Parts: sequence; structure tokens; C-alpha cells
Amino acid sequence: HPIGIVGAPFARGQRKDGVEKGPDYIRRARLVAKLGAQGHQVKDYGDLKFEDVPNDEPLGRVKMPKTVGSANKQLADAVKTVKKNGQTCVVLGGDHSLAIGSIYGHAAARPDLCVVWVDAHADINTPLTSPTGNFHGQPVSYLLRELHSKIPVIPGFSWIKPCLSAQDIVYIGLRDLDPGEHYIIKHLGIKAFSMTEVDRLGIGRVMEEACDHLLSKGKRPIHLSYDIDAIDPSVSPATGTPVKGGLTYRESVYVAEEICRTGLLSALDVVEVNPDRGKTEEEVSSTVSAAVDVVLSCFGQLREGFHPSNYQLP
Ligand SMILES: N[C@@H](CCCCC(O)O)C(=O)O
Ligand SMILES: [Mn+2]
Ligand SMILES: [Mn+2]
Ligand SMILES: [Mn+2]
Repeated sequence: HPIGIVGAPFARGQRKDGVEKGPDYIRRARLVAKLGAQGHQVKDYGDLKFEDVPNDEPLGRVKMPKTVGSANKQLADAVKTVKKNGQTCVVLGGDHSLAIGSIYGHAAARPDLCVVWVDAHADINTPLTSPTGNFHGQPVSYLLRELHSKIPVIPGFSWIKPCLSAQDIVYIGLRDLDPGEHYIIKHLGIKAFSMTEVDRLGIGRVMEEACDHLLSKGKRPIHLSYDIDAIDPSVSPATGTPVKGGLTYRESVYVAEEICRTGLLSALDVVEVNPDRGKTEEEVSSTVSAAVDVVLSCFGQLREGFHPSNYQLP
């Protein structure tokens, strides 16, 4: 499939500067050229322009709701366009609040989609369970039908209707959840592979069970929402909410290789790369490089190697 890339330089879902630079750093690592070298047709739609909405008063602890809502509406429209153009959509973040718009816009084109959420965090706090009020810890709660009655009216969010059911999402990499999130996951019976399951089963079985769960009733488009903080901080430290004990580099690539192998990847978010959170240049480049390798592995890069179909041994 051809690929459509959308830059989403957005930081208002949390409070650490720098995550808006994610798209720029990932592009500077030559992602587009590398995807082209893998034989893909790539259209780079450039970066969305996000403006702060004036008079954007907090709602309780929830910060800048209109700005977050407006950015996600803009992203939803962009993702829908990319899907209508028949491309696999790649959203470069930006913080994880962007998944609201990315998944909403994707579902508008492909209502039968399912979600693989790779993250140290569940990002399923409601505005009332959130300990911080940061939207990047809440996106999933706005998307789930089962939580609709638990979401208060939020200025700037009136356009969102839930588009997912609890059985349509699987988590991989969890290791830092708030009580409300753990309660929701248990009570809604959401399939979740925390780092305990990754250790117990191994990433191979985790991916097998995750895909079996989501594809049990047949093939459907996959939305992979990849938070770079799923990967261990020894590999990807330049991020806003690092948590130790994460996916190894190998596991992070294996997840992508297996999603690629389904042939069902329809949209990918790569979020929370924050160059300003790297203590050294090396920490930044290691984080950006991990993000690029996740994308390349989603689109066919394999550790076993590759040769063009027309290769002739000299
Ligand atoms: N659960 C925390 C941390 C969220 C982290 C968001 C993203 O990095 O997954 C919160 O709700 O503020
Ligand atoms: Mn292709
Ligand atoms: Mn996270
Ligand atoms: Mn996240």
C-alpha cells in the first residue's frame, strides 16, 4: 500500500515542552527516504498547523480542553483524507492526546478497525480519574462506547462520538497505571499484556494472542498507536514520561514486524518523542532512531535481511 505521512507537532496534551519537535526530528532522520528505499510510495502531507484556542479556561484539573479538542478535530479530518486516498496513514507526534483524532478520523473511514496500543501507560483516565488533568493520559476514555456515561461535557470535544468497544483494543507494554485505569481495564475486560505478561509469555506469544484476540472474527484494519515510552528508557530516554522496565529494542521491533506480517496495518501513530528530554545528543538520536525503526519495521523492514525480487547474483 502507499503511505501517507502527517506531522502533528502538538504538545498541549501534557506540560513538557519539546514533544512538538517530534515530527521534525523523525523527518531529519530521513524516514521518508528510508521508506522509499524499501519500495514504498510515500506522500508526506507535511505538518498540521495547530493554534492555541483563545480563552481556553481549564475545566477542573483538565487543561486547555478547547485547544486539545480543536487540534484533534483537525487531525481527524487529515487522517480521514489520507484513508480516503487509499494510503496507510502514519501520524508523527506530538503527545498521545493525538490518538483521539487519529483513531476517530481512521474510524470514520474504516469503522471496523481495531487498535493495538503499545505504551507503558494505558492512557484511559477519564477527566474525573486523571491524576494530572493531562489529556495525553486520557485519549482512550473518549473513544470507548462503554465509558461514554463517565465522560463529562468538555468544551471543544462535542464533535467526538465513541468509535470503539472494549474488545476492539489490546494493550502491550503496560507498567505504570493509575487506579482508575486499572479498574476500567479489569471491569471492561480489556485485553492487556503488561510487562509481566511480556516476561511470562515472551513477546512472540503476546503478539500471537493479541492478534488472535483482535482478528478472531475475521480480518479488519489495524490501528497501531505506538507510544515511544513503551520502549525501555535505556533505548528511548527522550520522552516525557519514561518508566523503567520497558520493551527491549528487539521486542519493540518484533511488535512492528508481527503487525506488518498481518498485512492489515491501516494507520500508525508514533508519539511522545521529546528531543528536549534527552540529556545528551546520543539520548535524543537513540530515541529518534528507535522511532524510525518501529516505522520501518511496520512497513516490511526485517532483521533476516531482504533482496529485491529482480536481484541477480553477479
Ligand atoms: N497516567 C498518567 C500518565 C500518562 C502518560 C501519557 C502517555 O505518555 O502515555 C496521567 O494520566 O497523567
Ligand atoms: Mn507499500
Ligand atoms: Mn506512555
Ligand atoms: Mn501514551
